[in-house]
Amino acid sequence: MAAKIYTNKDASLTPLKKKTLAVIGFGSQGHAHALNLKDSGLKVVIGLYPKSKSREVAKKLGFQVMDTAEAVKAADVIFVAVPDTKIAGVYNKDIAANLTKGKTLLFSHGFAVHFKTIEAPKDVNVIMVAPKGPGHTVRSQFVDGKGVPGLIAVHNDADGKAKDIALAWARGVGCTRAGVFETNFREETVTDLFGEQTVLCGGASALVKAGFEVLVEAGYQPEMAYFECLHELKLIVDLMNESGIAGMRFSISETAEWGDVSVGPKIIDAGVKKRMAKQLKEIESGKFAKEWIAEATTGGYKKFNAIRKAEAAHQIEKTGEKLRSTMSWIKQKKLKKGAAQASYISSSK
Ligand SMILES: NC(=O)C1=CN([C@@H]2O[C@H](COP(=O)(O)OP(=O)(O)OC[C@H]3O[C@@H](n4cnc5c(N)ncnc54)[C@H](OP(=O)(O)O)[C@@H]3O)[C@@H](O)[C@H]2O)C=CC1
Ligand SMILES: CC(=O)[C@](C)(O)C(=O)O
Repeated sequence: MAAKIYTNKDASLTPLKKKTLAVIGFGSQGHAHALNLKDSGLKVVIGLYPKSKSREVAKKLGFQVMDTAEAVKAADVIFVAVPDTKIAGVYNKDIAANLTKGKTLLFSHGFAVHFKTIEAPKDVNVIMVAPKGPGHTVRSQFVDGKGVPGLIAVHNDADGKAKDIALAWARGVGCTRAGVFETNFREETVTDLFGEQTVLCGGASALVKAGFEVLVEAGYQPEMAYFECLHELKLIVDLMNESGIAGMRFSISETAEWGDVSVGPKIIDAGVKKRMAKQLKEIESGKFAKEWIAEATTGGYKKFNAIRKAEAAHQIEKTGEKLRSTMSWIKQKKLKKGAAQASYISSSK
């Protein structure tokens, strides 16, 4: 049976109207939810650790900022918008002791609950509102009067109101303007990790870089390779987003369509699908989560930061930066080194 799509007509803000909503963390998702909820007329406070760079950014945007534990104490609904591998530490230090009966704990990804890095008490609601898009897009779509589609899930319904609170939050951040599906923490966690690793971020960036390298190594100009392999990918994916693969094929040339259907399956062949299925098993078994938590805790991000450094030095980045700053097509959003995530959106206004 097709899943029900919840929209604004199914979601009232009433469950949140007289509540205090704490957003712990003010990064990609945190700043977007906080600003959207505030613009929806709801009372939002921000919880951050004392030395956070985001305190000033949040204050400048009109929020009351508290230490994390104080924000949890003051709130009825607590959104844990900190990095997944840090959730357990923040929960044990600042949240658990203040998570009294009747409160609601909210996540926008199921990682910590599904892989049991935290276990919330049975007398609090545990829910998820997961926009299916990056935080900065959750904000920009909301400002444009639109919304990013999202997912809701209820892990624990202590007071019988968990789903109404989730739908109210989904409305407050704009997701029900687009549409919201109900899922569960396992399904959201596994499919989100799979998608971001093998198709979206991981798969797409590997494919783009490979195409760019093949053209540049064959002697073609890097600018040509950038236009062909990265810039135009957005335009093609936009068509798929708007009208499916068939719609994209309707719009491209016959020559491109023949290349698509006759060559594409040789590039992304059965071997790719086999490796995707293997990765899905590693996510489901918890192997990926275990390795990622180790890298982010005992590993001290050493391997991760070395890869980040090499990736930032890739020729495609310099080529792209140059083209984006000269082309009027893509609004150049400067990523300020070391700035808080949320300042990225405020600086790009
Ligand atoms: N990025 C995205 O678009 C998406 C993220 N999610 C989920 O949203 C959640 C948050 O991720 P994301 O927004 O990317 O995170 P970011 O890394 O963008 O931001 C993390 C925020 O948490 C703050 N923080 C770190 N430690 C603490 C602490 N001890 N107490 C309070 N705040 C702290 C950081 O502070 P500081 O600013 O000082 O660094 C920062 O503001 C995760 O569960 C993620 O999986 C879900 C969907 C999409
Ligand atoms: C934007 C999103 O939902 C991702 C890619 O899964 C994430 O940033 O975690």
